[in-house]
Amino acid sequence: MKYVSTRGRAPALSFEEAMLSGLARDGGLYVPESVPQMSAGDIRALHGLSYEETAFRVMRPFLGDTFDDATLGDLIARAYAPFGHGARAPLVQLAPGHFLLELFHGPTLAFKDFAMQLIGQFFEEALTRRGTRVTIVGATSGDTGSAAIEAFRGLDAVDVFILYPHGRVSEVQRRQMTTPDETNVHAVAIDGHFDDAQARLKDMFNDFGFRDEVRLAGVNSINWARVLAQVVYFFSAAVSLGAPDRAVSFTVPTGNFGDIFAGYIARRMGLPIARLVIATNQNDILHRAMTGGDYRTGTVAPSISPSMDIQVSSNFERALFDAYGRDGGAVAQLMDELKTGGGFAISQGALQALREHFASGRVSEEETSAMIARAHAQMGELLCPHSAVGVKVAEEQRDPAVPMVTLATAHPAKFPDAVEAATGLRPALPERMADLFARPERITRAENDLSALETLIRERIRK
Ligand SMILES: Cc1ncc(COP(=O)(O)O)c(C=O)c1O
Ligand SMILES: N[C@@H](CCOP(=O)(O)O)C(=O)O
Repeated sequence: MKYVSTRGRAPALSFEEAMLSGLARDGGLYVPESVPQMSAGDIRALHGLSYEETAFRVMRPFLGDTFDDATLGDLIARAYAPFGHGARAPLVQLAPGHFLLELFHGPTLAFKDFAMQLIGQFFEEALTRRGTRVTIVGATSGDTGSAAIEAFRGLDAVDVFILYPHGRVSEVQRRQMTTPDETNVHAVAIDGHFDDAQARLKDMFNDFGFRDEVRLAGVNSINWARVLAQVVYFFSAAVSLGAPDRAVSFTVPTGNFGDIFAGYIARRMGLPIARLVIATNQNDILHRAMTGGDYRTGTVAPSISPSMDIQVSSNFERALFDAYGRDGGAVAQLMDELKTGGGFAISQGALQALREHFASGRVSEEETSAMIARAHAQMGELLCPHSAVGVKVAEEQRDPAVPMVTLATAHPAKFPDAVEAATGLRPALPERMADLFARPERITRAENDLSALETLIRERIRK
């Protein structure tokens, strides 16, 4: 299995090389050369398996010879052992035919733990084998950063720097990043918003001198391994609702497009997904692109679902690559237009191809709050604001004949202010984190400037 760049001008890599590289050297994102298929029989055989066994079967064909079967099984087992729920990703019923996939039982209470805990294991194994070390730099609007710091803290072969927008993450998210005291992890607050952090990260990858000097690696969903790990729970949920003999739809609260792209890969592998619905908050570039065909960035408006306050949605490039018939040159041109002109028009053919897979909806701030309140009062469910965006769009877009699964991407206690404002109830953190507010914080402030950030990283990495 080889991985190719969405911009067509970087060498094809193995899974391990793509995982350790992050962004391709032509600025593109790695995708598998072809998508492995699972037959109806293969999918039916997942019934009754544990989450870990399902993960093994779904991911195995993508990994080539990176890990042998026994090692892969061990790494998966270690990754999910710290989760606070035996099912790992339990489904609960919200209403007839509408289910919530709870993805917040991992160590940092957001769906990011599913991939990050696993790639923490993958990195450690691969780096130990190679006898080398890397510097991971990540950009976060709150959840990726906390999950990455948790997964990589204390590892000898890795230094981690997480760039987050100062003042634009929840206090719980910030403390999850700033309270670990291991010296290999650094939370760096920069001015601006998430898109600035992600832009600086991509600038670092495109500065080959720096990239090679510090052996830069990435754990945002630009890293294919992140996306792959997230494919698994689409299978586990659909199978528990009757796949392959019954089709299922999914609504995914969306920002950087990684999670819903994982659903798209599941569909391409053969999982019968009827609709994949993109749910955005007021930062609705994806909804505007899907409805009007114009992918154009605007100003990021801070919202009560801050993890989705994103206007440059990284993984959309992967979807465009397929929609443009895997023409890397066409994608490179669109990305140039995005960089120089702030957007591009999607061709009619590509838009039609995208609409074959994705529908979309947008939720305002008022609607998000009202949804949190109604879910609590009428469904007995305390939703985080991101999950509420998903549930609201799912209700609007549901076909009553097809079960709908909405992804609950974070625990309500990560966003207690928004939840309390909507319901009057302040959700408590799980027992294991009860002292989060008493732990000392370690915050680094830095300019939103490439050279300043590179200097800071050079000074702090362990030699
Ligand atoms: C809680 C939460 N929900 C939804 C999202 C959106 O996921 P994605 O960026 O994969 O679209 C994020 C972060 O991206 C998040 O942290
Ligand atoms: N919402 C994310 C933004 C980064 O997304 P990623 O999936 O590309 O890592 C966050 O919480 O940081």
